[in-house]
Amino acid sequence: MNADRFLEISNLVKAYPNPFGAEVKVVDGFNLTVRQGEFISVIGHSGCGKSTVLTMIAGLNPISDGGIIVDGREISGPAPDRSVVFQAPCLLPWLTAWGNVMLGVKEVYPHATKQQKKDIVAYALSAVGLAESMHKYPREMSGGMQQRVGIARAIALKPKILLLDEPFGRLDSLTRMELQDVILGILDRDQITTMLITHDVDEAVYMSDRVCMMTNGPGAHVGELMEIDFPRPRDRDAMMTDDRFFAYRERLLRFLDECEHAKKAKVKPGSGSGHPPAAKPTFRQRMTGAIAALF
Ligand SMILES: Nc1ncnc2c1ncn2[C@@H]1O[C@H](COP(=O)(O)OP(=O)(O)OP(=O)(O)O)[C@@H](O)[C@H]1O
Repeated sequence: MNADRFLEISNLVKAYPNPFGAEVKVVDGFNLTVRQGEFISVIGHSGCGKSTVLTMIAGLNPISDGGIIVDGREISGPAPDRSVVFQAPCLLPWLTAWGNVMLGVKEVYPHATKQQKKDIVAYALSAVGLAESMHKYPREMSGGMQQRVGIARAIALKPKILLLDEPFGRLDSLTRMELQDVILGILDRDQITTMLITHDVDEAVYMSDRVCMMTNGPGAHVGELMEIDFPRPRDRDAMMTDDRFFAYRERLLRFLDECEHAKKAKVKPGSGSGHPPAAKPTFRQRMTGAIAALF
């Protein structure tokens, strides 16, 4: 096993049929290598293919071409060495938090003793801050608590790779920050290699060791990679007042702006400079407006 190439994605292609039956390569030539224990975020415009890449790594979405190697072995389908947290936790409503987490543990550790399984579930639930609420049913929990169960369910399987597909997308900003820190706390302890799909550039910078910027599809691939040079454990207040944070954020926003300009230039070939009309807000302007609206 090579710890520098713990996850290796080579020439990955995903083609989906379009409404006319023709195959469209949504993702094409996607190459990425992730170190063991690294936290990598993937950002890109809506519909570029981020979830497609993540679900292929999870083994839930067949690969059209190329390959994915995890810890030296080519993947060929879903397996507990890769667990996923989606935007919606999808808990079984007739089971408590404990029962929902135990379900996967029983499946993945059939030979563990009863006590070992209980210990795994108790550890996972307390790691996400649910030690006091483990006997609650989903209907008795807030959205944030339900997502904590979703995270506990994923880490209880002791995955080699944790795949997070916009796991905070439905949460309010305070809960979102709490859960970002829950995840970072777990990773500081357990050193799980993690991939996060997000639209939130601040989240990407705050949480990651590296950010992968995906170009627009069709034919989406890795556009740029950016190392985030902040020590762990992360200190939110210190980072948010550090000039480097804003420089990283700026670079991500610039990349997203450039992708948007390129898309518009493609839609309107020969329309001058390829830049959008000044009256239309860019990704950065829309985002700044959205942030301003919070205050
Ligand atoms: N099963 C499918 N069949 C056909 N096309 C699909 C299928 N799944 C996804 N697509 C298309 O592939 C493209 C990439 O989708 P994907 O969900 O991976 O993008 P994304 O970057 O994760 O988007 P978002 O940020 O909005 O979640 C989109 O154009 C989508 O419509």
